[in-house]
Amino acid sequence: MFILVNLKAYPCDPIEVATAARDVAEASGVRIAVSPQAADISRVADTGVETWAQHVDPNGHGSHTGSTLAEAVAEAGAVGTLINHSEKRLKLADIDGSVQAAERAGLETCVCANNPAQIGAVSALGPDSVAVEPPELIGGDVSVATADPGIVTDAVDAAANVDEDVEVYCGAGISTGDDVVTAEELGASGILLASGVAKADDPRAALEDLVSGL
Ligand SMILES: O=C[C@H](O)COP(=O)(O)O
Repeated sequence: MFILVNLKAYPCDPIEVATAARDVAEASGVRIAVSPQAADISRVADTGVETWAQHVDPNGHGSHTGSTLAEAVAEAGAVGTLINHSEKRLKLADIDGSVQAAERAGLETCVCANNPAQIGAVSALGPDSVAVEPPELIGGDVSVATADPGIVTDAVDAAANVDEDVEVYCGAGISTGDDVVTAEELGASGILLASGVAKADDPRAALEDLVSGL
């Protein structure tokens, strides 16, 4: 299982989380990555943890004020990027453009979607992975794997029907090792989570719990 920790814009210490994630990944052998604010990518990557961007725009270099360049986040140390997160929705053409921009920059891609139908659609764009996240469960206390297991299994089927090479992650409300194991049993090969770590009093303990059943 891959555990991708999105720090969103939470007021946590990205270096504290990154250092803990690096240590827990090394001790457990579980792949863990941290996705900080774009401005923090360089110093998070310097900790040695696998580092992802939260978003990249479809455009390349040029007159695009305020854009987040795939090339720039890669240069800063990111090795992957989220695209179309529920809190950073894009038009379909821009999802396609962002996937292509990320691939040109050598970034691994994970495209987020609300439901299995959207998972099928975005899988056709050729990302490395997709993540299904019901918006109503994001930031809550109930794991998607418990509240709506069918959405995970249907997302796995929807992606496989389009491209069997696309990995399927799930997210929303995941915070414990039991949640991770349940998601794995449903067919997910990774977890996308945020508040369970970024808002935890002890992010290191939260990460240790997440990998405890793997
Ligand atoms: O990117 C992470 C997801 O939106 C899940 O967030 P959450 O773990 O706070 O529910």
